[in-house]
Amino acid sequence: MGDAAIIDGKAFAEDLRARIADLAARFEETAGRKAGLAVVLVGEDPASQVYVRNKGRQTVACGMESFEHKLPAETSEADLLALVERLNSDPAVDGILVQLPLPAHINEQKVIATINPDKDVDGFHVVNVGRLATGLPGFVPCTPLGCVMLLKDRLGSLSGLDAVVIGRSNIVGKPMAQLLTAESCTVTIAHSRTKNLPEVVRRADIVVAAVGRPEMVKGDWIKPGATVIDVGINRVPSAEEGKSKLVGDVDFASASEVAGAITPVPGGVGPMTIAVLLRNTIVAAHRNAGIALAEDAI
Ligand SMILES: NC(=O)C1=CN([C@@H]2O[C@H](COP(=O)(O)OP(=O)(O)OC[C@H]3O[C@@H](n4cnc5c(N)ncnc54)[C@H](OP(=O)(O)O)[C@@H]3O)[C@@H](O)[C@H]2O)C=CC1
Ligand SMILES: Nc1nc(=O)c2c([nH]1)NC[C@@H]1CN(c3ccc(C(=O)N[C@@H](CCC(=O)O)C(=O)O)cc3)C=[N+]21
Repeated sequence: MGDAAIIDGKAFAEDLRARIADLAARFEETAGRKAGLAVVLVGEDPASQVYVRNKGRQTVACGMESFEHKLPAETSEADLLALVERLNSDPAVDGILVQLPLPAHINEQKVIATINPDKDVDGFHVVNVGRLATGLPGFVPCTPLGCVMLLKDRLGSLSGLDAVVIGRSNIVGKPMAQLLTAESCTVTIAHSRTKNLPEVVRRADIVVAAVGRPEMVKGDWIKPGATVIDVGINRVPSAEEGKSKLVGDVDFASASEVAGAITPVPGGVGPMTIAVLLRNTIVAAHRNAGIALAEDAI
């Protein structure tokens, strides 16, 4: 068959960015300044450098200001915390993102805890985690929010659907499960200790794979017609000598034979993550400047 609909995250993200650009232009008129996003990168990891460059470019393309801080890998924790404090009190900075993972000598939790929760556009601060868990307004992690946007666009209401989230990390799996619960799905969280994972996944109307294992989820794990969201970004050697390619956590070839709809890698969840980051930033700018923004504006 091979007839699953391909969920075009890249196109959806482009559309979202156009709406963000409108809001950003209106914000600038009202506030007399641009909305601003600060991105902090510690170290020279090439993949992280690509993401940070893409984020900066798209921030500017949406009419917002981008402040990039690239620090050497040997930067001390104290120096990084001092930079975060400086960004917290800088009125031109509405959102702060510290690219993870950080070098091993830096305590990530301590860094995240230092970010002002009202500038925490990643939604990683415990205050925002608590707000999400409690159903209060706050910042929601970009990747899971992007996944829910794609799901609602595809399925309309998610109410009553069986969802299986594979992965329980703080940045993807856990917030994903929270959001799906808030959408009234019946949610199962699977992880490395889950027994009979293929059987568990086969019950799902919605499968979200956030594992970090290339092409682990096979087509015969998927209930026919299910919607499959592949969060995985794995760089693997390609057939061409000396080259590499990106694959997801789902075996796209076999899963797209069975699923009703599926996100590709690349071009699925990844572009949504960056678009939602910009969305969170323009929301932060309005809140920080005391300018009203309708709940459903974006
Ligand atoms: N598209 C995007 O924008 C983004 C993509 N990613 C990608 O998403 C993937 C997941 O990221 P992240 O959540 O940070 O990863 P983590 O490594 O933090 O978490 C992986 C999760 O998968 C579980 N797991 C590992 N092996 C298995 C297995 N064999 N069977 C079932 N569960 C397993 C782990 O279980 P346990 O807890 O038991 O160890 C853990 O909960 C990665 O490929 C990452 O690159 C991440 C962020 C953004
Ligand atoms: N504080 C913090 N916040 C993050 O949101 C964060 C982070 N740290 N650390 C790393 C992960 C990973 N991540 C991605 C963002 C975009 C793509 C993306 O745009 N991917 C493209 C492909 C890009 C390529 O070709 O390499 C796609 O899937 O089409 C992927 C992954 C955000 N992360």
